[in-house]
Amino acid sequence: MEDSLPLHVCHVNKLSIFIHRSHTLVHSMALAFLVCYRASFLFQDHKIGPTPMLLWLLVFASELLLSFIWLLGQAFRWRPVTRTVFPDRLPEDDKLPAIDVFICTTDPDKEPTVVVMNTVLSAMALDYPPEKLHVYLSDDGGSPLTLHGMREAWRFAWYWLPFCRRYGIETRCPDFYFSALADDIGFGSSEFMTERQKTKERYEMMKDSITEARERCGQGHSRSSTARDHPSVVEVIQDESNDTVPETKMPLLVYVSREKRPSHPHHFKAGALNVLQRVSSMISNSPYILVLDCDVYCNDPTSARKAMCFHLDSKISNSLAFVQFPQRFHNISKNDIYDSQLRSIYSVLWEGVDGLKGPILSGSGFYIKRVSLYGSTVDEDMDLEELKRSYGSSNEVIKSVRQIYKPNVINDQRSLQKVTQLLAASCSYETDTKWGKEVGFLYDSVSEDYLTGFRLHCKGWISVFCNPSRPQFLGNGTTNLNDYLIQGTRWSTGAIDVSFSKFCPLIYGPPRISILETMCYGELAFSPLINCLPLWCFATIPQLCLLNGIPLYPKVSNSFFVVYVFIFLSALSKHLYEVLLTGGSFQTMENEQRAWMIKSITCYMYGSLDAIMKRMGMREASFMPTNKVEDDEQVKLYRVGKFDFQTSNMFLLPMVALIILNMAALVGGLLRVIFVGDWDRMFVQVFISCYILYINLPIIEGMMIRKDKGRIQPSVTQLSVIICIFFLLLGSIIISIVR
Ligand SMILES: O=c1ccn([C@@H]2O[C@H](COP(=O)(O)OP(=O)(O)O[C@H]3O[C@H](CO)[C@@H](O)[C@H](O)[C@H]3O)[C@@H](O)[C@H]2O)c(=O)[nH]1
Ligand SMILES: [Mn+2]
Repeated sequence: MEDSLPLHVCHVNKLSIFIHRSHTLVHSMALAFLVCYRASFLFQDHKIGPTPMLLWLLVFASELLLSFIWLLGQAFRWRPVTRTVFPDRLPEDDKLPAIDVFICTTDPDKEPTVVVMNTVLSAMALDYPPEKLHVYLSDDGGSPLTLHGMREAWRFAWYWLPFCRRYGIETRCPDFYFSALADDIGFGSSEFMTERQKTKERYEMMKDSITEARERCGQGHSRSSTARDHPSVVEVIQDESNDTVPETKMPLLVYVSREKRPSHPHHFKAGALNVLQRVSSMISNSPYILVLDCDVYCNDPTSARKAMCFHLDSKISNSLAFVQFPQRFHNISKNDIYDSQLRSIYSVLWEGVDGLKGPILSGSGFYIKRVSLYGSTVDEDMDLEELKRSYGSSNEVIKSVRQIYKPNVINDQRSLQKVTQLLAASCSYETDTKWGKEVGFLYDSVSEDYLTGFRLHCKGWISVFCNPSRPQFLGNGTTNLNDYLIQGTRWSTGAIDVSFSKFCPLIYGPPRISILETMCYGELAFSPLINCLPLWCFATIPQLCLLNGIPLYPKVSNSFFVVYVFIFLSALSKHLYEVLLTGGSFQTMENEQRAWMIKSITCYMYGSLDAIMKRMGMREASFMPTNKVEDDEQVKLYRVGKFDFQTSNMFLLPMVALIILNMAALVGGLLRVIFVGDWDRMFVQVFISCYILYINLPIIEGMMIRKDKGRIQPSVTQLSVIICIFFLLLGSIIISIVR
């Protein structure tokens, strides 16, 4: 009777639904009171001149914007679900569908070859029939180092894969297994111990060979011109020198470096994934694809089978596009100061959308159905010319699209290389086709994942979120402020790219997806811009007004004061509730509030500006890959929970200047209140500065107390003081003239 048992079950969490919805209701009533208070104020006769009135309106607009984005975010809390899978109930191995694994790398300096090869090895060692597993690595750097690494990895896999299978090793990323951090080192028989030792030595040999090659080539590869200008190379990795048959069958391993020319836009990761899609369609053409970033290794070999529990469920498989696993990171410290783990996204939001149409595509760690990327339905007797207009001129590509799922193995290496290199991986193949517009991963945003997932959902596809307690994939989180802010800026650019395109979720969404799904996509798309404007206002206007004796909020004795207190406490306690429920602490909440403030002031602003300038044709699209090399000193600072302020002034100046402004406002404001005695009118403004300073104590510490390398340089502080004085003088002069 095993056939009738479900492969997975979905639990709807009634209690948390009740708590979320009640909170949404109560909190929105409080917000409605706030709007009433502000609106009624407009119709009364007040003696605040035109400029203070303008400032007052800005504060009101900020309150409205934040309320709006909060409201959109409530859709994520509407119907959270969790899922359990039963891989034991899957059909026999010979009935499982084939899988292609796509791994992307681009820069051997920022993405060390050893790290990339560990990802490759962990994917090859997935617990799946090896003849149904094909691993493709895209190397956008076109680096001989990476190709050399692939050959070394292949040689090591001969020993690594049988070792993992025979002893049931769970951690199949060799580096983590041998670093003794893994929990399944095992202390078995002496035979096991000798095998382990031998395998470890072979792993060290692989590493040494890669390091030596690196030393021979020297640093600076990514800056060399070949990274941006090179022909295509497609190579099925084989070991000619070795004519013994390996103990277990090995998955296919293919190295792909697409052609890149400065004259052709290459569309970053999305472009690389589309090339892989075409090349793989000529070789294995598997119905399912697992996409991984080069640093995201498979931490659990059973993820493929878990994903198949959904893809092979006939009740949903027809409409299911992808199974998304959360992005988790192996280098997160207990006190994660930058919120690098993205707790809210992967522990709260994605479970929330999973109860609607499914999670948003998250770049890495998802099993996607190949046909969902075709853009539209294709059948065998479609017009050839029409197909060529969509998929390009290659007959081989068209054949694979038509013969959905049928592997298309071109047996002889030479003709394979010719076809793939000349066509599928060439930089001009996509010209005048629908690649990147309708077909494959889409190019209109640097957050290709978000945009591609959105289009899939709009076309009626669904997705599911699979979040088992053991992380299935582990990547490298950003553990220093500089990388964190650069990444945050790119994500903001990507989000704003979409909001200002014809795919703006709030407009493109409603006829195609439900209002709740629209709200989720809208929240993500607009949150950079909508958080940035109010947070800049709240960090400057109440402070300027406090110093000039202009009240912006109700008096403590006014009954509307209670509304403000309520909104503040209600927002904080809801945040705390979500943090505690997902394993965080009080400190986690403070870290997230600080991260939110810092990002709104910097990343969100620069990202929005970048996207707007791109739209106006003043800038070109760019994708700065995140650094994956760990710097010992920076890691040390992160581990002890200290900010590392070694980043550009572009990021530091706004942060530091606003902190100084708030310090000035607090001191000046307190003195005023003491001498003038109007604490009743000014209380809220004094409190705002207090709160900002309290949350951002680490910045104050970096400015005034720390002496180490990661502190804020005095020159930055001095420059910020000047900016701040200038702002206060200018503001006060304008206020006093117009008053
Ligand atoms: O021109 C490029 C640029 C990047 N990449 C690869 O893309 C992946 C992601 O880049 P990374 O620098 O790690 O960016 P992150 O910000 O860490 O990545 C997140 O955000 C990206 C979108 O901004 C998504 O594509 C990723 O999947 C998601 O993990 C890496 O494997 C890169 O090698 C390329 O292949 N070609
Ligand atoms: Mn990454």
